[in-house]
Amino acid sequence: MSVKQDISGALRKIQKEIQQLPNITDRLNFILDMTLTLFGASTGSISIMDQEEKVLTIVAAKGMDWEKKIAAKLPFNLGVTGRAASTREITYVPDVLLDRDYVKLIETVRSELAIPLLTRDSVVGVLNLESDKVNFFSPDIINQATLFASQLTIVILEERIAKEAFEKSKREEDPVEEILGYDPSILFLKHRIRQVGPSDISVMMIGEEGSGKKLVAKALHYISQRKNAPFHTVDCSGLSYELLEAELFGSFSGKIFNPGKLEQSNTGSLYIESIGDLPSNLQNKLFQTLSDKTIPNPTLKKKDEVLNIRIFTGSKRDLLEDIQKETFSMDLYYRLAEVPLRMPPLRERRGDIPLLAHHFLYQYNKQYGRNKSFSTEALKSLTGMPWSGNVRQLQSVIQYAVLVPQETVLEPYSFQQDGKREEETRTKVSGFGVGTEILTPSENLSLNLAIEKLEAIWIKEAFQRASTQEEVAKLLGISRGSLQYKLKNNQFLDGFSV
Ligand SMILES: Nc1ncnc2c1ncn2[C@@H]1O[C@H](COP(=O)(O)OP(=O)(O)OP(=O)(O)O)[C@@H](O)[C@H]1O
Repeated sequence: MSVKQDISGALRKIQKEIQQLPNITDRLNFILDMTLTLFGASTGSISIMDQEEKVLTIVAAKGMDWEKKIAAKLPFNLGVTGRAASTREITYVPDVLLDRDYVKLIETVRSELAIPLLTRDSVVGVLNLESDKVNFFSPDIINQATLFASQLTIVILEERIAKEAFEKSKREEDPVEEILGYDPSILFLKHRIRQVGPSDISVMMIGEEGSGKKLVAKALHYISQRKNAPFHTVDCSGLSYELLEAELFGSFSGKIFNPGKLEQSNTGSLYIESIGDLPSNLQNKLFQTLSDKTIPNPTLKKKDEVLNIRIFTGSKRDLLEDIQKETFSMDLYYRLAEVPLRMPPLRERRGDIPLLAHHFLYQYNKQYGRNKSFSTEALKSLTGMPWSGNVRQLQSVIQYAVLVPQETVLEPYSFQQDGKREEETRTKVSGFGVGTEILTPSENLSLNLAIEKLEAIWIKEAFQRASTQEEVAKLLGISRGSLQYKLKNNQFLDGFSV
C-alpha cells in the first residue's frame, strides 16, 4: 500500500477514534502516534501556537524523557519548530549536527522535519517529525507529510483540539516549567525536582550566583503539598550576626515579639540563601531548632510550639570543604542537604542561551511596551559571552537592551551598557566593553590578575550608575554578599570608597 492511501486511511481512523477518546491528552497522543507510524519517524511532537504570547507550547511529544510534562514552551522564532512557525514554511534539517539553530531536545535525533499547521491567515501550530538517521525524510515523504499536515490542521480545528490543548496547558501551569532549558543538565535537574519535590526532604542547591537556585527552591515548594502555605526567604550574606538571628528566630521590640522567618514559614517552606555564611553559633541554633521542631517564640504556649517546616538552602560553594575546615557544622549540613542539587553555570549550557534570551526579550518587550527583536549576530554574541553572573546577568543585559538603546533590531553593540557604538567596540570583545587595557597582555600574564582588574572596572562603573549596594549587585548580576566580598578583597579597589 502506498503512503498516499495510508494517509487517507490514517486520517479517517484519527477522525473516528478521537471521538471515542474523551481526554485531550489521549487524543493528541493518538494523533501523534498515528502520524509517527505513518511516516516511519522515531520521535516527534505537536506544538500549538499561543497567538497572544507568540510562543509555541508542546502539547504532545514522543521520545523525550520529560514527555509526561508536555507543556514546554518555545519562543515563536526559535529553533527548527520556531522557524517553521515564523516563516510559515516547511523546514527540513537533514543533519541536525550541521544546523546552528538546532535546539537539541533529544540526544538521538539526527534529522528533523517541521511542518507548520496553517490556516489562510494564521499558524495553528507545528508538527515535528524526527528520525535517528541522517537525511531520513525523502522529498516524497516530505510531500506526503505536508499533505497530511494540511488535513490534520482541519481535523484539529474542527475538533477544537487546538483550543482545548492550549487551554489545558494554560490551566496546568507548572512551576517546574518556569525553569527554562533543554540542556541535559537542566532536564536532569527538572527530573530530580519532580522526584523530590512532593516529599518533605530538605534540598541544598549548590551553584554560582544567578544560576537559578532560588527558582529551583520555589519550584520545589510549589509542586509540594505545601504550595498554599507560606514560602519565605532569608539571605545570610551581608547581614550582621544580630540581624540574621532576629531575621531567622525573631526578636523582641519592647514587650512585643516579632516572629522570625522560621515561625513565619511554619506549615510552608523556608529558603535560606548563602547558608555557608551563617555564623557558627547560629548554625548550632538552627540545627537545634530543626531537631527539636519547636517554634522559636518564647511567647507561645507549649502546645502551639510545634515547628512544621521544609527547608531549602542555597550555596555558591560546596560546603563539604567548609566541614573539613570545621567552619560549617556537619550535623547541620546533613540535615539541610538530604538531597544536594548542582546548578549548572550558564556557560556550560550555552545551547540554552537563545531560549532564555528570547524569554527575557518577550517579558521585557511586554513590560516596557516595546517590540524589539534580535539580529542573528546579536544572538550569536549573546551565546558567546562568559556569563559569570549566569542567568540573572543575561536577564539584566536583555532588560537594558530592551529599555535603553534606540534600535528595534538588537545588535551585538546593543548589549553594551556604556552607550558606545559599534565602531568603538571593534577593539573590544563579546560586546562587553572590555577596555584594550585588559586585552593587551602586560608582563604579568596572570589570568586571575586580569579578571580581578576587570571586576574592579565593572564594579566602579556600576557604582556610577546606581547608588545602593543592592542596586549595584543587581546590575552586576551578583549577590550583595558577593559584591561586599569583592569590595573588601579586590586589590584594584583599594581606596575606592562607595
Ligand atoms: N533556568 C532558568 N530559566 C528561567 N529563568 C531563570 C533560570 N535560571 C535562573 N533564572 C532567572 O534568573 C534570575 C536569577 O535566578 P535565582 O535568583 O534563582 O538565582 P540564584 O542562584 O538564587 O542567585 P544568587 O545566588 O545570586 O542569589 C531570576 O530572575 C530567575 O528567575
